[in-house]
Amino acid sequence: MRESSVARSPRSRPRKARTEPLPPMRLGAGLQVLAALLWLPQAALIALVIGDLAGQGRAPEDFGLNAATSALAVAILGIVRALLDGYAGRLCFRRARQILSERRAKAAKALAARSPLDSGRPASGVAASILGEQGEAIVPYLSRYRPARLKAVIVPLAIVLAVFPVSWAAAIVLLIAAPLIPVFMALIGWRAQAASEAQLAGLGSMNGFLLDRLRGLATIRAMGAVDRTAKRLRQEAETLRTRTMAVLRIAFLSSAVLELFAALGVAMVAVYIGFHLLGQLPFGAWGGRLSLGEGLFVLLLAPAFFEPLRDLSSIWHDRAAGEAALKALDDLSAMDVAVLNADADDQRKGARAPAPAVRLENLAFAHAGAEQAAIEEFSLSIEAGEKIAFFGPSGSGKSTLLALIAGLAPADRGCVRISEQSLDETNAGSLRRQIAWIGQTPHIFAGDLISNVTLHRPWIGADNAQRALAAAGLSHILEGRDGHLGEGGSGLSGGEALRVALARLTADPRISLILADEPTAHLDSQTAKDIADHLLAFAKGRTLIVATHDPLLAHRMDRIVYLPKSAMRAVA
Ligand SMILES: Nc1ncnc2c1ncn2[C@@H]1O[C@H](COP(=O)(O)OP(=O)(O)OP(=O)(O)O)[C@@H](O)[C@H]1O
Repeated sequence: MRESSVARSPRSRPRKARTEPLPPMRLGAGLQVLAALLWLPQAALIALVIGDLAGQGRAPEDFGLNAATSALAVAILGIVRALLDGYAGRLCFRRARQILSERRAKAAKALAARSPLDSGRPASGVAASILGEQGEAIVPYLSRYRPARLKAVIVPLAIVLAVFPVSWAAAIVLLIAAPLIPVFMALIGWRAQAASEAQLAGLGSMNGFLLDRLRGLATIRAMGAVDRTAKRLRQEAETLRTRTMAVLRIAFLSSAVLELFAALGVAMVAVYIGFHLLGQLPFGAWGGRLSLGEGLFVLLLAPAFFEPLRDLSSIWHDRAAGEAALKALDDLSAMDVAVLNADADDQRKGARAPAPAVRLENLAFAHAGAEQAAIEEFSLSIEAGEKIAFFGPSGSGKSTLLALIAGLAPADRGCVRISEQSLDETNAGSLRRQIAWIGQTPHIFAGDLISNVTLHRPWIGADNAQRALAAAGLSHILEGRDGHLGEGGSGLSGGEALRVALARLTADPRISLILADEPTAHLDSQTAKDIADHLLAFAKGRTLIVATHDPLLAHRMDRIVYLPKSAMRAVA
């Protein structure tokens, strides 16, 4: 299964992953709450000192403090608060990045393990967009929104409890103003989430569209469809712009509405305290009158009461984007049809195993969602070292059979035996090390020709790759163009791309079973013959199974197994 390996750029160096365990996010959120609560003693001390200076209320001396020690305590509390807040913010951010990395790794692993037969696999552009920029939305959601939510629950409650013994009227004003904020946040939040999901879907679809069209640029030019494609791209970009503006509009609207309610709440408390101190509103202080210090204490706490709610509202749209991104990553991690034993480590050098015998016993397989089985009760015995052709019309199940032999999907019934070992979830990975796959359109990565052959398999050196390229008749490309290839093999003919795929096989000493899916389709007769010659030369001493429509290629094999279009029955 060499072709599916991704060629890394020779210059790219893997970054060292942070693996040390971090304290849980809850600790960071808890420390942020604690930092916010430190404002309570700070406000009390400030109110006490100012009240004392004005000669009203209790003096700091009543609590064993003087003005200087009170000021010092306020400063120390402020420093501790800033340090705690900074440390907790950093902790939450690092933990959020770690969670994002874990989710990304899980989604990437699930994507890599998804069977090529799974037609539900997301388009590469969509998957890249979710793993890349969309995934980033998780970081502000986890590191800012969640701690802010905890703060918005605990801090206002603590402040009301502190204000209540001083003035029940001020506490009631706060309690009346506070619920308006969550109610509006919920109303706006539902709309924001829908808008954010629509925007993420739009972004993914535009990425998919762009990637697809870039891949088919040559065809688009050849068909004279450049203008139409550009128009369609403009439309997609315009739709995305509208959706992005909708998300931003909601975000700004929510902030403005919530600022308004917070400002009204603070103003109401300030008006009450002011008039109370002037003797106009003499109620609300448990039968007495508030001193200047007590009034100041309540006034200092009023903005702090609304602050966590305002913080929460300003990052409210992070919730929508973050939850949509979490869902998108989770969907990416879901797997319908998986490659058998996909986790197995493939990075080991190994000697070539003897050519294996392959036995298919009562194999049955239906593609997900298909009404008819692609393969039904199919049995076949292939001798070690035999060269065999699956020959039949399009849709008769040739490629599906090859995929089942390679363990790219589990059979519904029956079994595949390679060298008498039944292919299953425990051994498919190690058996696949001796299997090579060659298809009709091998993927060529942008980069140099040598890395396109080695595919960064550590056991294949540059010398091996050079020899394999020479054997495949590609030395002239290696020398002529500096060995550099464009994305998707641009600059190579179809026959040359197949030769690169052949070089990938021949450079790997471990291969003893070759599965070739239509290797000569779309080639002219001379190139098809050359490719068949190379394939057969390499297949000496190995087992070769070819799926083909090409009668010339089929007749060069030791045996032809004809697969009729209708569901297959036992053969051979
Ligand atoms: N990923 C898939 N999801 C659903 N159905 C599929 C999928 N791949 C193939 N099929 C269906 O399974 C049947 C067998 O397909 P398969 O590709 O194995 O045939 P084939 O003989 O290799 O055809 P061709 O020669 O055209 O490549 C066809 O009816 C096809 O439509």
